[in-house]
Amino acid sequence: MNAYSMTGSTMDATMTADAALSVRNLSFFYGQTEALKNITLDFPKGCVTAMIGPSGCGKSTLLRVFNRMYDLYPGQRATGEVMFDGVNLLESGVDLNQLRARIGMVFQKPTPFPMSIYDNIAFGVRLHERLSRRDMDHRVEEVLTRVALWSEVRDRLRSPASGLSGGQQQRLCIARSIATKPEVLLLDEPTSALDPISTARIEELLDELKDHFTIAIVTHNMQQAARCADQVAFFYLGELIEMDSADRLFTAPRLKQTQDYITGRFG
Ligand SMILES: Nc1ncnc2c1ncn2[C@@H]1O[C@H](COP(=O)(O)OP(=O)(O)OP(=O)(O)O)[C@@H](O)[C@H]1O
Repeated sequence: MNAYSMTGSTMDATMTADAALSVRNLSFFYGQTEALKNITLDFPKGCVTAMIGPSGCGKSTLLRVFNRMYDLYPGQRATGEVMFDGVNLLESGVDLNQLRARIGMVFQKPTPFPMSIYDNIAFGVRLHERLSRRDMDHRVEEVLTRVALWSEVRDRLRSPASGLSGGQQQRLCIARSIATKPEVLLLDEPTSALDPISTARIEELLDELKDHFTIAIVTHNMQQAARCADQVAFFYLGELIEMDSADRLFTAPRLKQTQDYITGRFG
């Protein structure tokens, strides 16, 4: 299905057939500052791709490009191509509401809406689908079950989400993102504000979610990238330095810069 209203885009001949997102020659500018420099990489369907690199290298910027978050800020612009379902999502005709339903985002700090647990899930769904009360109840139960939160909250669905622990709030935010049935899930350091037990639960969750979604995760935690990711992209100063399977990148990186970063010699 192509849910976009689009003008004049074509499929890139070099795009990998099974890529959910295919980035070609992407550059990104905050005013005069070039935060991403000519990035080309694919995010294969059903895989977890981790973005690693020192602070300020452009990891979060890349995620923000994928759901056109930068559109809200004058002076920020992207050039190049990000192909998604046959469409360059950087083009001006893209329906941003549709795009953000199809490419969900979870932030570093849990950001539940100031409403009940139930409504945190239902809110986004109502923007895109007309569901009966019964179907909405099912959707809420389905996604809360999928993030392993249902048994903890089933008796307090009408209570404010702010009453949940940080780890529960983050699982709720993931549930909220997947409730609109996106194809791609973007996670920006989703466990950096969480304790080790909540972190482990989210990592287990990623493993289960990747059967259903394509996942792009930014993390500063090398162990997390090694544990969760199928492929890892190392960025430095806005450039994609090296990308490989998680196994190879962490055990036999090709470049010295990557080696230095993963062994903690800089960054
Ligand atoms: N709103 C902004 N205005 C101007 N420059 C910005 C803005 N946001 C980010 N930058 C710059 O863009 C570059 C990339 O930032 P980005 O946040 O993408 O890096 P990052 O790798 O995600 O860093 P971190 O790991 O610290 O979150 C940095 O040089 C940063 O200072």
